[in-house]
Amino acid sequence: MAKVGMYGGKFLIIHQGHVSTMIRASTMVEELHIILTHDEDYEREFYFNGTTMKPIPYHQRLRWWNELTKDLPHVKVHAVAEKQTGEFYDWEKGAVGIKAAIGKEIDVVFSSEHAYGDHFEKLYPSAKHVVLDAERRTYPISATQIREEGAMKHWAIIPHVVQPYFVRTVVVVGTESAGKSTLVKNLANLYNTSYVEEYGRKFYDHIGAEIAIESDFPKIAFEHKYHETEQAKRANKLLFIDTEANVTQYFSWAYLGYEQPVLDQVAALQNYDLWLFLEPDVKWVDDGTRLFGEQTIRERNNDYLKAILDRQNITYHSISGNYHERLEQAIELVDEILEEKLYGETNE
Ligand SMILES: NC(=O)c1ccc[n+]([C@@H]2O[C@H](COP(=O)([O-])OP(=O)(O)OC[C@H]3O[C@@H](n4cnc5c(N)ncnc54)[C@H](O)[C@@H]3O)[C@@H](O)[C@H]2O)c1
Repeated sequence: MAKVGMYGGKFLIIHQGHVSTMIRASTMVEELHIILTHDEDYEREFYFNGTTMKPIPYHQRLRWWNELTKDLPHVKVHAVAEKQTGEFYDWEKGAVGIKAAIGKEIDVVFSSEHAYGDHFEKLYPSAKHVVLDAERRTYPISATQIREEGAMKHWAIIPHVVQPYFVRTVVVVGTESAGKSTLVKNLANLYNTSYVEEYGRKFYDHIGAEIAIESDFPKIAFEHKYHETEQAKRANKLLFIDTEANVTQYFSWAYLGYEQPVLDQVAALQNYDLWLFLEPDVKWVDDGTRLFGEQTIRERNNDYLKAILDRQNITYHSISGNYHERLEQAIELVDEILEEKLYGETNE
């Protein structure tokens, strides 16, 4: 078996074609070095310009390769900076950094392009060029196509560790008994994906307490974030989320009579793709835990929550009417997100 193999690329974005080549190559050498070459200015101009996708930082790509190879200890991942000066890639310059990163003789260079043979013969004269799946039979896709057409259209060939980065998040907010949890579950089932329940409710059910104390609210906000991360891993393009840190802030005010700066700090880290604000114009349902059933109080609370969102410069879509009308309004907005019309592809 050959000793040292190299498999290089920009991996903008990593797709299953790259993963299958990496796995095949990893069975053919004693150690495989994945080289991620990067020049973010060049990539912005020549790879992302004119696409709906935002540039992907190289440390994010490196992290994906780390996750994808975590059970393959003989596969090493390196990032190699390659400052480009013109439109065309300088192979010679690139090879200097690659050889330095690997630090030993390279026996095999893997790619899926016969066309790279001439470069590799010149730059790595003692190495063999092994071309894997040149016809791209396993995954007939290119990263260029994904950048141009968007990740949503090619979801099935986006590796599972990469998918959460592209998941579109839809958060549903509102005061008590505005229909949040029903809408969130309906939307998740309708779009065949995962959702995050309001954690505050579970928190109080779990401890069996009715009295709220100050420290409950940061705990609720933190735990809610954990569930968002976990459910994003299971999401099919979309993740529906019931409440977030501003609603927790509102509940702190409603139950304790004051807000907590830590909840604003959590809220400042949030970056949802779509905010649906449910107006309190459906019947108030007393589920045994709710306190604010009188309509004037519901409206006062509603104004307070909106003021919190305005203060945070959040653009939300107001959803009102009966349950059918609410669902249809939500679907229309979610479809725009899926079609990447509303905000385009936005990432962290
Ligand atoms: N200078 C060097 O010596 C050297 C050597 C190797 C790689 N590189 C870097 O890699 C780049 C060349 O690779 P690229 O631009 O094609 O990178 P890329 O990130 O688009 O692709 C990386 C590799 O995956 C293969 N691939 C793409 N789609 C595939 C699919 N559907 N199925 C199977 N395999 C697939 C590509 O052919 C390539 O071999 C260079 O621009 C450079 O950044 C440099």
